[in-house]
Amino acid sequence: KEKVEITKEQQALMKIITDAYNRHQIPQDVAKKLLQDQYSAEENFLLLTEMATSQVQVLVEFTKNIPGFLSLDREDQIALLKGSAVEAMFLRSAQVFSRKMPSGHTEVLEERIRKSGISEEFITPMFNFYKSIGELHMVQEEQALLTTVTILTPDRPYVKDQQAVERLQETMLDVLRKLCVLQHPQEPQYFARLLGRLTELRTLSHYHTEMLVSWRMNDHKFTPLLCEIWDV
Ligand SMILES: O=C(c1ccccc1)c1ccc(-c2nc3ccccc3n2[C@H](C(=O)NC2CCCCC2)C2CCCCC2)cc1
Repeated sequence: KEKVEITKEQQALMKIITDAYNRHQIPQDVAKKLLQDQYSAEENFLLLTEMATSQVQVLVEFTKNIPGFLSLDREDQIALLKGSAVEAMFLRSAQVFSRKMPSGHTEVLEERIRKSGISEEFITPMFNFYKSIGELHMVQEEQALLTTVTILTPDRPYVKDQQAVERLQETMLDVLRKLCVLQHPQEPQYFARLLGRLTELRTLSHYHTEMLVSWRMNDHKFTPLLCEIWDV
């Protein structure tokens, strides 16, 4: 049985990424707002676009802390951000949803999201994803590294130097794999389950345009940044 060991430099890498991930949290907590009041579809959509806009700004700041990211070709940096923004948003939403809350709060939050205005057909796959993330009980280092691995996906549209991105992603995957083995010794297939979530995430994000335009309301307004990122 090979002894899995995280090296000193991998430890340092993980600390940089986890600290950055925790530092760049969304300012005000959307879950708290949702638990306070019931909003109309229009108000909810506005809340979503505000939260998502600030999350994209937070994502850009976070990527600056990924060792090696700023050494990539600048256009490739943009392509990676654009290509991963929706997935990162769903990953963060899943983590918000799976957070430990006082009993009954998760049920209220789920109800508020189900009734928020998002169209029925997307509710099930979205919650299936949220619950599959919740079941993993990821530690914050795993959450930070999973978001980093998602950002560093080489085959995003318009990425020119895919090898350079692949090398960076490999570095992060190696740390994540070791972390999973050390954090979940009873579950040798945990790392594979974690990567399986990224496939589910990509599928969910594939329908993001339909999800947005099908919100049960007319005249969906987006910020300029979201028009860029969400292709709407
Ligand atoms: O339709 C959606 C969509 C959006 C963009 C692209 C494709 C689909 C679409 C629909 C719900 C959620 C979504 N799932 C959530 C899980 C837990 C908590 C909030 C959640 N949200 C929304 C949200 O604010 N998310 C934040 C979370 C922090 C990071 C930025 C995003 C609110 C918005 C107010 C109404 C209720 C849900 C997230 C997304």
